[in-house]
Amino acid sequence: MNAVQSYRHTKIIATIGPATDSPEKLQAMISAGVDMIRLNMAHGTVQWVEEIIAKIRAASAVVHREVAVMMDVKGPEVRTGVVAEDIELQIGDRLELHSAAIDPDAGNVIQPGSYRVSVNYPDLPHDLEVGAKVLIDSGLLHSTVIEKSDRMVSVQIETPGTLTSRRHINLPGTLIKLPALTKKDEADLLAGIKAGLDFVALSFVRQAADVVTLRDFLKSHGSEARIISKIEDHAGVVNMHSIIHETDAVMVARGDLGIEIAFQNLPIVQSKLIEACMQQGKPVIVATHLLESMISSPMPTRAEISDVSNAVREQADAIMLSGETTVGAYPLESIDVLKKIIESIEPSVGSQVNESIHLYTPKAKMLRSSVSLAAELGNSAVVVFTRSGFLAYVLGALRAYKVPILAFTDIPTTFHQLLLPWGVEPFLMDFSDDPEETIQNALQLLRERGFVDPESWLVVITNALADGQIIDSLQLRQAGA
Ligand SMILES: Nc1ncnc2c1ncn2[C@@H]1O[C@H](COP(=O)(O)OP(=O)(O)O)[C@@H](O)[C@H]1O
Ligand SMILES: C=C(OP(=O)(O)O)C(=O)O
Repeated sequence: MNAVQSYRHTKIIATIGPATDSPEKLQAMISAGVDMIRLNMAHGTVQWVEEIIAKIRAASAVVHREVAVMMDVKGPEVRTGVVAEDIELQIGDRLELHSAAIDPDAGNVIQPGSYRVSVNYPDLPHDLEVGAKVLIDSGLLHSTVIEKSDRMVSVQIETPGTLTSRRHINLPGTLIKLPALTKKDEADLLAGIKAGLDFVALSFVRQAADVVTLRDFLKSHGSEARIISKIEDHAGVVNMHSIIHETDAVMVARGDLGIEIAFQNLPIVQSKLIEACMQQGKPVIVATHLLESMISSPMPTRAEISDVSNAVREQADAIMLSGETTVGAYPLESIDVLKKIIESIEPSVGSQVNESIHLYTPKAKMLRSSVSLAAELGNSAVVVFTRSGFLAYVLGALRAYKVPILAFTDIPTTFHQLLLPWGVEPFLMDFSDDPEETIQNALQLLRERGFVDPESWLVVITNALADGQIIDSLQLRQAGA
């Protein structure tokens, strides 16, 4: 079987953490087929960023396989403050959430059944109404606002649990006014830009303007990084179309999304986000809890196998591991499980090209013809030359099964950014002024790397010289020996 026939279209993203940040583990993960590595800045520091990106690039050089680097900035997160001792909360207990620091002498216990804790968001009492839901500790502790004053919100506890320090608070249905980028985010980003990140994932994107804020920040610091908008609350879902228009890619961040919206709606929202991204030709990542049980077990549950299969059938561009590869006991096994499921499921998905995508320019419309032609020929691939990456992103969005998109670029950042879209295999190569010489160099590289055999058909999207003028052309060639 040649490379065209055994091609994996769905990309794999792995978050890095203590279980995987050694040079050996990084090399093993990259060799195992991870396409992108995510740095979760909810846990990382500025010093770590520089160190880890250098380690990733060094590991790539050892195993001769490149990966993209995504920095997932922490974003506007609301958290409880420090508690002197764990608080055991019972149903009916009252908890005061103070927007100012708590006097350590006063402590967290007011009287049995009544407690207080600070929160890191000064405007909390203004944004929350009596009757609003407050979920503490990533959705574990449910409560409802019963009273509020200028500097404090009082909630009644509805599910028992232990409150420890610095727990994540979700406010389903409440629009919080925290800025899209915090001071920590900006400091992390500056370190990431310096170290050469390829993508920035922005947490809790609520509106298109949040993406613009990040884009302006990146541009003003000379970064070409692409933006992945994490959709993880109700506002993000409501504004999905305008956010997708503004962003470069989307992440269905199911960890928080599953808390912020009714859990039974999560599969519907996932499908809608994937469909909306495919219409606008933007890559989409399905993230979190894909193989959660593999944090401590070498085998996935049957339900997890179905969940991963569903994301592959829905044609997500990429699927992402979090806890499985940060703290899990089986990071490499988790990657292997994803690969096996992708390889089994992809051939079973219908070979209909994405008809819903809106293509505006004549050149973009030509791309649909190129993948249809390649699909009809069989043992075929599309070869494209791209500098901005745009053409290859559209080709990926067309979702042509068994048609590898072999994308050549002469720009290192574009090369890394082409590792995300579905079905795209990027190559970094110098371009010559003579279009034919560039094509010949590309074919030579494909033959050397075993991506084509002499009989493979290649549909080449390229500049051509016609009567001294450069024109766009679509050419049919055989790979040759
Ligand atoms: N055969 C070729 N040899 C050299 N450069 C090429 C060839 N075909 C296309 N290119 C270059 O690739 C790039 C494609 O750019 P463009 O059509 O704007 O798409 P994109 O926006 O994806 O970069 C252009 O810079 C073009 O000059
Ligand atoms: C990816 C997610 O974000 P984080 O891991 O930052 O909570 C998520 O919520 O699914």
